[in-house]
Amino acid sequence: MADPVRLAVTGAGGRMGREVIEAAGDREDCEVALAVNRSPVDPVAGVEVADADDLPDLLADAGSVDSDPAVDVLVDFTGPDSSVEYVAAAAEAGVACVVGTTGFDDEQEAALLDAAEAVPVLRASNFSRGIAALRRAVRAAAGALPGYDVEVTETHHNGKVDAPSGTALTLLDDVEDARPDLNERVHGREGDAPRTDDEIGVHARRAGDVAGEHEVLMAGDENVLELTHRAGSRRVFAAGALDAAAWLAGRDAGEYDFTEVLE
Ligand SMILES: NC(=O)C1=CN([C@@H]2O[C@H](COP(=O)(O)OP(=O)(O)OC[C@H]3O[C@@H](n4cnc5c(N)ncnc54)[C@H](OP(=O)(O)O)[C@@H]3O)[C@@H](O)[C@H]2O)C=CC1
Ligand SMILES: O=C(O)C1=N[C@H](C(=O)O)C[C@H](O)C1
Repeated sequence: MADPVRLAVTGAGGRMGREVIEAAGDREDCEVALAVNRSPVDPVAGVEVADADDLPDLLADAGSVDSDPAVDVLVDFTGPDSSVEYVAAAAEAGVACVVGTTGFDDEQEAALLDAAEAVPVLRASNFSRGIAALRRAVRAAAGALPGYDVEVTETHHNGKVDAPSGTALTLLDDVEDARPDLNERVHGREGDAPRTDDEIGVHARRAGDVAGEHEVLMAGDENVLELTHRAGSRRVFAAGALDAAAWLAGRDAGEYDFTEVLE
């Protein structure tokens, strides 16, 4: 068995950061060498959590092969601003990055691309294998159903910040690839709002502790197709992110996609 991939987990006190640290503890192909959080938190699954402000210094030390603990891959589930900052620090230290954070604007996306010139960066709006399968199904179905109306609906827990979800945006891109005529995204409807032929409706629901649900509805005359994915818990995302980290370690600088991990 190869040595475990050594991880730096950012947002260690967040919902996903905690899940990643707990999941890593159950695996042999990776281990958490460093965990940081913006606000102070107690150890997570036995792992001490450092101040995120110290990340650049900690990575600068950890990126060196001689140092202890050394870090191979940073795993980030935080927010767009912090994610860009942390990935830049990782790029500076020569540490690969797995990024699950969503909600980036164009400038932030460009900053992540810059980092990928220095180190391998793998991003995914959703690390579940089910969503990877849903994406393939959506592209095939949208291409096979010309003229059908398409609506995308996502449901998440009441703590989610960004809307629509990163996964919904990815699914919208998939629909548009297969149906370039659907190029007008309409977010919810109110008042007099009849559909036009180029619309894709987008709906974001926030309620309770739903881990993540995505539905793509395609409707023609007397004919409706609904493709739905439901995440039962965040464990599925953590497992996918750790698969990605194990796959990414040691690769050349550049941008990578979760679908490559699954091939
Ligand atoms: N790709 C995927 O498969 C998945 C992606 N996600 C994405 O991951 C991200 C995090 O989700 P989740 O764990 O639920 O969120 P939480 O709110 O539970 O946790 C967010 C974490 O990020 C930190 N953070 C947020 N903003 C900043 C900031 N500006 N500076 C420093 N630290 C910050 C928080 O620190 P503090 O404790 O100090 O507030 C906290 O540790 C979201 O973008 C979400 O969409 C979520 C699930 C799956
Ligand atoms: O914030 C979440 O929880 C999730 N975010 C991701 C997204 O924005 O698509 C993935 C997943 O649905 C959970």
